[in-house]
Amino acid sequence: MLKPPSDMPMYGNIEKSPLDFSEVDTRLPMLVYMSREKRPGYDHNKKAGAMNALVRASAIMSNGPFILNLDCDHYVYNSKAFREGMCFMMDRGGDRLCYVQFPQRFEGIDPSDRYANHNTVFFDINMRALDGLQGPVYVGTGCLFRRIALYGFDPPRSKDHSPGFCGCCLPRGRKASASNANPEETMALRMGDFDGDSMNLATFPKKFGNSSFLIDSIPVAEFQGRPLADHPSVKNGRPPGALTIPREILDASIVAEAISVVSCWYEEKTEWGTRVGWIYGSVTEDVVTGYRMHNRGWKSVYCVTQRDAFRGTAPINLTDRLHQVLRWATGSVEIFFSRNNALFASSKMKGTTKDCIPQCWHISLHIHLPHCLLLPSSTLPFLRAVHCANTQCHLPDIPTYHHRHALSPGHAGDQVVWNCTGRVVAK
Ligand SMILES: O=c1ccn([C@@H]2O[C@H](COP(=O)(O)OP(=O)(O)O[C@H]3O[C@H](CO)[C@@H](O)[C@H](O)[C@H]3O)[C@@H](O)[C@H]2O)c(=O)[nH]1
Ligand SMILES: [Mn+2]
Repeated sequence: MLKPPSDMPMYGNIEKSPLDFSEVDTRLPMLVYMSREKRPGYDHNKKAGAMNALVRASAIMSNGPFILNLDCDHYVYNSKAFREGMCFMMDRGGDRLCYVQFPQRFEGIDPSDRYANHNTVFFDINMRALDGLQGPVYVGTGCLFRRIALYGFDPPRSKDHSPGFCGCCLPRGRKASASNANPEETMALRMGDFDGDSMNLATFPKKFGNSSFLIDSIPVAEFQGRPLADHPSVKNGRPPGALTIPREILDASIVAEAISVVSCWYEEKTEWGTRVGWIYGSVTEDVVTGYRMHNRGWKSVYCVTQRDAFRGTAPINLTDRLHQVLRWATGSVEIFFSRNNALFASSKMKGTTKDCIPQCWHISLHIHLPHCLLLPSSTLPFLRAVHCANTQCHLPDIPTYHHRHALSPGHAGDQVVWNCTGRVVAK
């Protein structure tokens, strides 16, 4: 852990540097490298488990109301993209946004994109279309989250917002049963509504675990993530100047608490991975995690910046690419046959989204299944042609194009989380 910066600005010293930094605040953001505890007998839940440990540790150490999630094989290509994402979050009504998803863009792919690594149909058609409905799906990286949405709360004013479909299209009985279908699931913690009885703090240790630091940080993150109350139309706003109060400096007891929330037993008998944080048990945990938020009524935004916000690497040899798409196709099938199928969505999910998400899965299966069929027979030229036709890429003129083995499936690596308050937490 780098030494945490003080709250006061620290201006550069002219004598020590040839450049004049006398009016520049030279503090570095706090950087923490975190490695969660893993033990035999405790499922670490792969990426979803890593993300949940990061969310808890960062709640204790900096509690940024917004969190940027980047995979280890991606990097920031446009620092101004953060501001664009935050504009959506801070806009009027932005407090009902759970995340801002940026497109995934890749480097090092051959010009003909023979393995369809750019996923053009998905990132430039499907995701843009979903943006016009309830918002894009979460695709695992390049995503700016509202911390409170990750905690499984309903969006603010959820009672004021009626479902997106016309009530008369549903038989009365069905509508009533949709909203009461699973009281445990739909009766989320209505932090933003502040209607007193719905925020039952007594249930928090069962949901979030026994860390009182963590539980106390939850209302703070909710408050700090609200839009500025600078206009009468801003409901539930944060008064100007509310964020300028000095922060507590990290001491040994806070660091000890952060270590305890990343221990392998912390999640036992809590709702981490089931209703709180990244959801466990799916090979495409990202899609399920985003879907659960949409199902509570949160909206998301697709933010396509002129200069790519982030860039990453993709598997550029056929075997690795096939393993990747096999995983995605497995995830799609798995979701289809689970309670996370949008056909069973709650009444808070927009009707049009309910209709479209299964369509997207259909498209995804259409694209990915041919890849999967190819897996055992990737050398057959005929199947390769089918594969390329399905993924809309050109067949290369020279089949022996040199493949670089940049990545292998499930390559080791870590998640990086930026807590968007100037402090950085990483694993
Ligand atoms: O046991 C694991 C496996 C993976 N990861 C992380 O997961 C991320 C994605 O893994 P990668 O091997 O790069 O998979 P991709 O197929 O490239 O990932 C895409 O698909 C995944 C869902 O299948 C999403 O989670 C990713 O964000 C998305 O970029 C990486 O940053 C890894 O650090 C872990 O932390 N632990
Ligand atoms: Mn990757």
